[in-house]
Amino acid sequence: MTHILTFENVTQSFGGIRALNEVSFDCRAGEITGIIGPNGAGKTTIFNVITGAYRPDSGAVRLSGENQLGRASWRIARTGISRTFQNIRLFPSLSVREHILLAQAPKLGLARRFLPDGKVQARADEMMELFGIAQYRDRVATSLPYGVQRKIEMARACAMAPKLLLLDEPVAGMNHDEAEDLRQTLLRLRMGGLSILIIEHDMRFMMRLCDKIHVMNFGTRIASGTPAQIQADPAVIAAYLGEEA
Ligand SMILES: Nc1ncnc2c1ncn2[C@@H]1O[C@H](COP(=O)(O)OP(=O)(O)OP(=O)(O)O)[C@@H](O)[C@H]1O
Repeated sequence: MTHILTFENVTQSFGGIRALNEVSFDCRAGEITGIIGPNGAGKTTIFNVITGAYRPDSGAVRLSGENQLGRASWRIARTGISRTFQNIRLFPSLSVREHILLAQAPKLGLARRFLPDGKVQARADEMMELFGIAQYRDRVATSLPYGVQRKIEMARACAMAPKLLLLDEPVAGMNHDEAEDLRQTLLRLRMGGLSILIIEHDMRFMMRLCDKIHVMNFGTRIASGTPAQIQADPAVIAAYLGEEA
């Protein structure tokens, strides 16, 4: 199976802190890959390196084999990576539908030539249906409940038709039913061929969603495997119990 993303020996320092210490892992195309680990382990830093927000000290980040390091964030986004953030980032006065239409704006130059406006609208409708937010389409996004706002962010990220979707703690603030709905939606996206890389603290959710999980602790990858392998790994158990492996 081909790798959509390869993260190779990446080191990222902030002054004296090594947020990532020669971290390597990969994501297979068409799979859901998870990243877990205690607070401060380096998970969000990985997303910031992938999206070009941080420039690491060393290493490489390949998307479909091509090194993205040193490229501007907007260029990396155009190669097919979109993300959501830990803290919700929505515009205060835009409706749900406007958020999702706006997400497609970078492609509209091309769209005018061979993607009719109807297609842009149709994609927005499709994403709102998929994430179960169509009934809120004309409401101001920031006026809606927290769980709905999270879904708007994900629908917006998917509207860009990415090759790889990065989700940073999407379940935070969701109740059990909302989380289960989201899990089903992500599995549907996977069936449609989308590759997903997800950071999440909710272990039950991750164990029932991911094909493969990488475990971080203190800036180092300490384990990788299927959910069953990870759950049985002594180094992972020790990291979560706060003991020495
Ligand atoms: N821009 C930055 N400047 C300084 N230090 C940073 C910066 N970004 C991250 N760090 C540090 O790098 C380390 C890893 O942070 P990171 O946010 O990647 O952890 P995390 O695993 O995502 O944690 P959490 O689960 O709490 O979100 C932490 O010590 C953090 O303080």
